[in-house]
Amino acid sequence: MTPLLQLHNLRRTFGDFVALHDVTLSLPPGRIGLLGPNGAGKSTLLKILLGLISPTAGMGEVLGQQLGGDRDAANNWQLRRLIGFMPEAEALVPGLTGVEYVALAGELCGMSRRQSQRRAHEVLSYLQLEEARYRRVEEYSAGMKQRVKLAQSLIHDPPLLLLDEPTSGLDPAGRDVMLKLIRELGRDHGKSIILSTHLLADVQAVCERVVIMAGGKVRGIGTVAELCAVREDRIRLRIQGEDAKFRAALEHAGVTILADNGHGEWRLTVPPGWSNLRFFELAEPCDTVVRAVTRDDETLEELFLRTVNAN
Ligand SMILES: Nc1ncnc2c1ncn2[C@@H]1O[C@H](COP(=O)(O)OP(=O)(O)OP(=O)(O)O)[C@@H](O)[C@H]1O
Repeated sequence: MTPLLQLHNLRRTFGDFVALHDVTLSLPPGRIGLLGPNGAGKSTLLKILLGLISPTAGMGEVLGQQLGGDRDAANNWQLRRLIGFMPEAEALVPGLTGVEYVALAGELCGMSRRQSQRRAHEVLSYLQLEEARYRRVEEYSAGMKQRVKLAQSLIHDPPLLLLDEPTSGLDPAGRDVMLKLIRELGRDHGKSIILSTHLLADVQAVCERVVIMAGGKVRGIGTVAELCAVREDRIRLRIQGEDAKFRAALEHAGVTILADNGHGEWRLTVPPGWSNLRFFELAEPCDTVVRAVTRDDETLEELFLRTVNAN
């Protein structure tokens, strides 16, 4: 299978400022979250993937197509045929109806007028804008504006979508609709998706993999589940009965109690080589009953903060 993305020591500077520090990564097709705080380098990376700016050094490919060179070079036109881009900025053309706006995007990609018109009706219906397609885009609600921007990115049926903060400015209901549409585009229509955002919940709702960036560097990469489960020393314990003696026994055995909700639920860190049977052995003489022992996976949010604050 052709990898979705392969980057090798990709660097981008603006004057003396290094916006991307020798980024090396390889990703298979799928739904990928590109997560990072403001200034992490996400937009710079997206612009390089779209062939709008070139890397200062290093090499890369998107779906087998080489990155780099002048923005009008043949490889960069080819890249933009493979990619649908939904920018964060409003980027609408006032005065055009939804269908005119989306069809225009098709013509700009080199589709014939007839073909782009037909396809514009198709994608607008798919994105629940059938009723609104003859209304002018400036009259659309925030949710409709985001969906018409998504529609224009789909007009040429590209295998890869780059979505820059697609839920920006949406209320909770609008956000849910957008995230569901994106998830379906990936799962049911085989699109690969790179979702650039600072919202962890959006990544968790849509993506299979996540790349965490901060300060122009990749700080973490893996499946959402893998990255959230790296802390195998973290345990959640549910207990009943006497707890002071049990707490002392655990601490004596090298366990650290991180949180206690006051209702018999504790979050712990255990020492290396720990066996969960020890909980039961230590509980018995303390008149404590251990009701449940589960692994306490890190949330994406905890992982993100730990990764971004490292170094
Ligand atoms: N054209 C430019 N000239 C100078 N500096 C730039 C330019 N483009 C980006 N930068 C700098 O590069 C760094 C990374 O910016 P980038 O826009 O890629 O970050 P980001 O992760 O997309 O952040 P945000 O979520 O705020 O959009 C920032 O410090 C930014 O100021």
